[in-house]
Amino acid sequence: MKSLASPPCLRLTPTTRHHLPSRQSSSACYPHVVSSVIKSSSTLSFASSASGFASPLSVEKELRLQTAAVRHVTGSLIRGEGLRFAIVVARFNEVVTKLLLEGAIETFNKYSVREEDIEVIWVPGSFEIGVVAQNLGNSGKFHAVLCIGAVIRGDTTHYDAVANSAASGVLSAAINSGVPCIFGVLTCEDMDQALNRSGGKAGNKGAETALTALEMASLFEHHLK
Ligand SMILES: Nc1c(NC[C@H](O)[C@H](O)[C@H](O)CO)[nH]c(=O)[nH]c1=O
Ligand SMILES: CC(=O)[C@@H](O)COP(=O)(O)O
Repeated sequence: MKSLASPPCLRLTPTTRHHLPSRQSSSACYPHVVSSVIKSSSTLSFASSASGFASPLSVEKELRLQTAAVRHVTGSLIRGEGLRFAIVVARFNEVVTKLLLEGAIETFNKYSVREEDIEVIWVPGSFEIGVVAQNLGNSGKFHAVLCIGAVIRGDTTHYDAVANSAASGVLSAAINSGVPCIFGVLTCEDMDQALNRSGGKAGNKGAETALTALEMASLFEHHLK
């Protein structure tokens, strides 16, 4: 699974006033809109972690984003309480998917998601994830659906069919249900690569998936309703 690239740098022009409507406090309505005024020209770049993700917290802290009337809205990682998540996990390559699941649940615990707000649904393989994710999205019970699987290349082209179907299945589920469905399916050349990404040298992609789910759930729940 490739890391997301950071967005390109943006250059802000200096501004001394901000123009939000006066009856609207930017921080009250949009907790992520920081109301400090940038007094000198500065270059914005999104802070990246080793994995390539810029966390919403680091972006907020580093950038103090505010130009004239431009609002910047992101989901929050610190408002996890009350958000409900489904996790669809493929049993195929279970040795890997169990570790990804553990990473996801540990991360939810760290970010104050209650255990009773997490439901885990097992499916045979990654190919089956999409239809179940869409069903869960449509149920109205969850703020986001995490999709966890591990597709590992064999001798034939079967790998491509399963990997591509899993990706498009998860995307369709999100678009059709309107609920964020997060892609936590590893697509690896071999078992070594998969283990490195499920708690080994390259971190735990299940944990990263949980953070993405949290941010997207918060974005929808706190800003886009
Ligand atoms: N080879 C992998 C599979 N294959 C199974 C399919 O996902 C599916 O269950 C089957 O074709 C029946 O529809 N699944 C994985 O998750 N990972 C693989 O490496
Ligand atoms: C990705 C897979 O489904 C894999 O198990 C298939 O292996 P093969 O291509 O050797 O049949």
